[in-house]
Amino acid sequence: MEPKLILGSSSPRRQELLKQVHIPFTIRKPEADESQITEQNPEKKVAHLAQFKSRHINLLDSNEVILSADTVVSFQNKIFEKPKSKDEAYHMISLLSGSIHDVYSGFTIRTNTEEKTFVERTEVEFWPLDKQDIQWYISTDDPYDKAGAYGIQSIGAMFVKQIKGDYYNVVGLPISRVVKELTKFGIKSEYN
Ligand SMILES: Cc1cn([C@H]2C[C@H](O)[C@@H](COP(=O)(O)OP(=O)(O)OP(=O)(O)O)O2)c(=O)[nH]c1=O
Repeated sequence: MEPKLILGSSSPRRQELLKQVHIPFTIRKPEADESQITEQNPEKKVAHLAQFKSRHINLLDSNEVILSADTVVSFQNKIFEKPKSKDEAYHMISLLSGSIHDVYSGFTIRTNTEEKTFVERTEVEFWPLDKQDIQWYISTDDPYDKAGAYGIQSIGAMFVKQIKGDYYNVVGLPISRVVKELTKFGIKSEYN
């Protein structure tokens, strides 16, 4: 039986990135209480969360390959996940203003015989930002479903001075590395 990719994620960005490289998949969302993972090290946190999401998705067939992921922003030993309020979004963006922070994405690939987890880091530098710019930004919908309260691929692009590392890792999935690793599980782009 041909291996079949199951994306264990409700993130529209992760779905878009797989479509971008023409890898066919179906979606199966994890039912998991992520607050159970209290890890404070960002690298370990995204690895544990990607693993945790993966293990909360049922494998229904022996040819299924599950891909799950997690993304956090890390700045001065603090981890920023999705902001729960306007105040929290304001706070996150003002801390990131004028500085360099890290974005970590972890992803897990799991079958019924194997499980592997990978972590990728990208450095992002923000321009110094005006209070008014931050205030206007948090009044849009952009920050609230994104780690660190910004979207590099959307309005948040205007904050970004430069990045070092994989852009797609910031958007939620280091897609070229994901493709490389999926190939080892027999999952390929439709064009291969
Ligand atoms: C920093 C940053 C994050 N993000 C997103 C990627 C992730 O979707 C999100 C972090 O939340 P996650 O918990 O990693 O993912 P999710 O809840 O959206 O989806 P699921 O758990 O079902 O896979 O932040 C951007 O889209 N752009 C950015 O610039």
